[in-house]
Amino acid sequence: MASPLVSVQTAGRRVGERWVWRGLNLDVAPGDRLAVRGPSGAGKTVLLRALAGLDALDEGELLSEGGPVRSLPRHRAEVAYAAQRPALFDGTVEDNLRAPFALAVRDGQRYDAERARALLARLGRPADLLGQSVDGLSGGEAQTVGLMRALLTDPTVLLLDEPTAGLDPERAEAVEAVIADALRANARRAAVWTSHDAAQLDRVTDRSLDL
Ligand SMILES: Nc1ncnc2c1ncn2[C@@H]1O[C@H](COP(=O)(O)OP(=O)(O)OP(=O)(O)O)[C@@H](O)[C@H]1O
Repeated sequence: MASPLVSVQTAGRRVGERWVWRGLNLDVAPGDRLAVRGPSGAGKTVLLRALAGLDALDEGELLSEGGPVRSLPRHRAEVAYAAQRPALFDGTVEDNLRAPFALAVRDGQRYDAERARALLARLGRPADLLGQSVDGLSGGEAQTVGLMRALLTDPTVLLLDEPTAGLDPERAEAVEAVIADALRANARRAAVWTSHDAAQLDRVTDRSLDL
């Protein structure tokens, strides 16, 4: 069997004295479509951030391709976290989309402006958004930029934190379609979703982890 792309073993994350979750085992396999379900505060975001290597586990191990993570920058380049409220740095939208390609781990990958424009259009946003400062973005626009930033880097694992929350139905449908395309483009690519829309999770995933 192929190695899981990313795993946690006997993993725990603590906030202060309280364990958010503990003793957690999860393998994300090539081609996986996984829903992470649980009530608000169950630790879904905390888990996605841990899988992306953005926050360290307090207990247990994060694995990449079945082995220890040797390089966090490399791991993060393969396992992309698309946040509901992404951290964007001062500058334009395009500056933010371009930034990941400046990292040494992405040597050989180039920012594709045409692809960014096409993606933006598919997501129902005007082309001039690229030149706008991130300062004035609405929550939904910022979320779109975060998703685009993740998709344009062609990660192996897409961690999608409520990717359509707060979007109108038309844009939400466009987001689902764009993600479906990204998964079709690479059979190994896996997606891990959180959503408060149970019908959406039923539609786009085929197995669940309950927190
Ligand atoms: N940086 C932090 N500082 C303090 N507490 C935190 C931090 N990050 C997460 N928590 C706490 O950890 C718990 C899990 O949070 P998390 O955001 O992962 O939940 P969630 O399942 O994604 O919830 P929701 O469905 O509301 O988005 C919550 O009790 C939250 O308050």
